[in-house]
Amino acid sequence: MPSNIKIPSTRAIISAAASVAATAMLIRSVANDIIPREFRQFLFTNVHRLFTAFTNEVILVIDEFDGLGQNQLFKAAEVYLGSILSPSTKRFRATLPQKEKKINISMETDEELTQKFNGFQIKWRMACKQIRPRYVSQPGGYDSTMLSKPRYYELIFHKKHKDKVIGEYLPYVLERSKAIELEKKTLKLFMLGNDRMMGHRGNPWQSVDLDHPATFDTLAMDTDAKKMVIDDLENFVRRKELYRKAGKAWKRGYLLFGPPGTGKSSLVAAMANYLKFDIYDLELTDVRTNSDLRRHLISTANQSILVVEDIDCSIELTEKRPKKASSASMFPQQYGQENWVTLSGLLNFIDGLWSSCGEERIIVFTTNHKDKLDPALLRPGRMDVHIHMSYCTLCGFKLLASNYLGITDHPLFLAVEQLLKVTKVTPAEVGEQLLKNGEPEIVLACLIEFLEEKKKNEEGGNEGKTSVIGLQAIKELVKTNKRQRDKAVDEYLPYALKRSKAAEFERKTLKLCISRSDGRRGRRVVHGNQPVFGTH
Ligand SMILES: Nc1ncnc2c1ncn2[C@@H]1O[C@H](COP(=O)(O)OP(=O)(O)OP(=O)(O)O)[C@@H](O)[C@H]1O
Ligand SMILES: [Mg+2]
Repeated sequence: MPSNIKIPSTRAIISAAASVAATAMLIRSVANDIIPREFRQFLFTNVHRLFTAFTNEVILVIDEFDGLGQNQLFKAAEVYLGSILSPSTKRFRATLPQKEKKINISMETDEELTQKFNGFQIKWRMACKQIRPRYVSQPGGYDSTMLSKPRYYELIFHKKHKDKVIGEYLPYVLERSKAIELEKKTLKLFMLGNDRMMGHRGNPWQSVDLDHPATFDTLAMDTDAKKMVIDDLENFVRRKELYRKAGKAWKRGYLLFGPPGTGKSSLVAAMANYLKFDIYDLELTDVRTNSDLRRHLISTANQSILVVEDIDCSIELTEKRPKKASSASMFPQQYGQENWVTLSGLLNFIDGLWSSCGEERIIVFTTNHKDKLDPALLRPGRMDVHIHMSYCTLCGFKLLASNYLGITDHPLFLAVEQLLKVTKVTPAEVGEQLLKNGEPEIVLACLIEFLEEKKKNEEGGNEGKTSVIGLQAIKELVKTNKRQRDKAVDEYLPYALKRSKAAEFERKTLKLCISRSDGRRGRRVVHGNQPVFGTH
């Protein structure tokens, strides 16, 4: 480098930059004072136009408000962009709307986000419109209520992609935002409030957040039946046009029947969680007259599930209520017999007016006794799908074991399987057993004991405990060192199970002895003839 060229020092560069900035600010403030605002706006717009004339970029502006109402596209963009903010985004906006649980994240003013869509690039920029406060003759001078700044998004892309952005990209944003909103939706469980509380805008329904953990993944039921229900629900929500074309109201009825504790209510919750539909739990004994019932049903919302639990107990299944009911205070004389809620009255209304004044309605009736139901309910076309919730099967047990114990296989499953074939046990009972504390071996052993007890009670016999695999034995097994235990579980248990079955048949005591050794300490510990399997 020639020695006569002098490199300016960092200090000199900083001081030069500072003086340029100060001069620029001075010019700007002088220009602001001298040049009228309208002229400045005119200058800015024209200079901007001059620059944009040389670029191929176009800008689509999406305002926050469309007249007085909110612009749906702005809302959709806000939701969508909140889900794809890139790590380079420096400022976010976070809000937690009232009654919601999830925090909303969105883009902050002056932030930018670039995205690729179908091979072309799109840039989003969030900006605020500057609105001058209105001058009013009051202390302070300016009306602060005018200071709110409407926001808008700028969508910047190459002009050759204009049609694609409008025809493909924006519909995609709308669709995605809908899905995201649905995902975030807090489900509600509505119940009829009592009369005194009906004042709230005349709506008889009161709601609480529905936070039921049941999903199709946690529900123990026959795999084919579960798949059928899921497919049916998906078909239903997808077929709006078909229903319209066929002249049918867009509703679907499910009748869930089975013994208590087999998962009927859990299935309703799983359906609601799957579709993100609110639940209206209609307790028919709370409804006095048909006109009340109509009023209540009409005030339910679309995309909801109307549930009537234990339909055989909550309503008279015949046209007329028995004399006993007419004297009950719930049905005073002034209502007249024709006004009482009857099953056919309910069905007629559900089939008729109510379902045609709403969309995407699901109606679920549950019962423990399908045989007691009025034929009117079972008539084809009334309840579209009948689902039998049965006692626990091996498939159901495996799902529960996987959910509760985190295991998908175990030698003790064999014993459970054998007992499930000959015992009527509900998934609720199995779940209760699996909730017990302890190693899987112990929990499964408890379950086996429970099933054996149940089987014996069903058979009517009660003499002596003849456990296939004793709880005590399994506990001892778990206490042994890990290597020994694994060996016992993998090798001896299947063998012992087979043997114990034969032994039970012969009513012969079977014993298996395990000698324990602790290799690491080099000491051999021998337990004298420890009873592991057999009758006790
Ligand atoms: N099929 C199942 N899968 C998983 N868990 C179940 C199942 N059935 C019952 N349970 C468990 O048992 C509890 C009670 O079940 P649920 O209330 O759904 O039974 P139900 O059939 O509606 O009974 P009821 O006829 O008495 O109303 C649930 O909270 C759940 O934990
Ligand atoms: Mg129930």
